[in-house]
Amino acid sequence: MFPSETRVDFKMKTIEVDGIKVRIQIWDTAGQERYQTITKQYYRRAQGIFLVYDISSERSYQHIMKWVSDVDEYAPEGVQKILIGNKADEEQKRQVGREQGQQLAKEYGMDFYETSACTNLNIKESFTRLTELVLQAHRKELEGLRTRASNELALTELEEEEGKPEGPANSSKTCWC
Ligand SMILES: Nc1nc2c(ncn2[C@@H]2O[C@H](COP(=O)(O)OP(=O)(O)OP(=O)(O)O)[C@@H](O)[C@H]2O)c(=O)[nH]1
Repeated sequence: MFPSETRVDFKMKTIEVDGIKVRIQIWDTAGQERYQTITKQYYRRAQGIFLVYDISSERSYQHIMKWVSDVDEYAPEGVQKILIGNKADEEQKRQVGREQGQQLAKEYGMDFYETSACTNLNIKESFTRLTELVLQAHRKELEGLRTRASNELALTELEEEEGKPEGPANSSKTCWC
């Protein structure tokens, strides 16, 4: 539970990705400028981030660039990002074309979905995709660590081996028989 003035909502959800049950923590930070000092602190522990604009608001779309720069500044380096154009059910009020969303996502190297919280359009898909990306990144990081650890182990063994007195020749010197 958070006091209302923190302007951050928190939920837990379990979703299945590649046959694996993954429990995810969802933090919904306030968009307004005046809460930014607080909400930026939540970026630090994020593994995946949705950057969300409203397809019926050109202004919210223009704001995405600022969000991206904040994420680059405050979120961990390997954080996974997806661009979302929400309120896709509001077609008659649309101010941002789907191609504009696609173009922006391409520029930033992100996946892109148009969603609707009202009709559930692409909600599950986008959460599943972001979870997949986070898991992939996590696996890569683990593989990297494993490779580094085994390289270091091999190096230590080699150094120990090189430091040892020579086998048969040496043993003949110390042989008492
Ligand atoms: N038509 C439609 N309305 C939506 C959709 N998603 C949210 N809304 C409405 O948009 C308004 C704002 O929704 P919020 O979830 O408070 O948006 P927010 O970006 O979290 O707002 P802040 O926390 O103030 O930054 C509410 O009235 C919602 O009912 C959607 O997909 N379609």
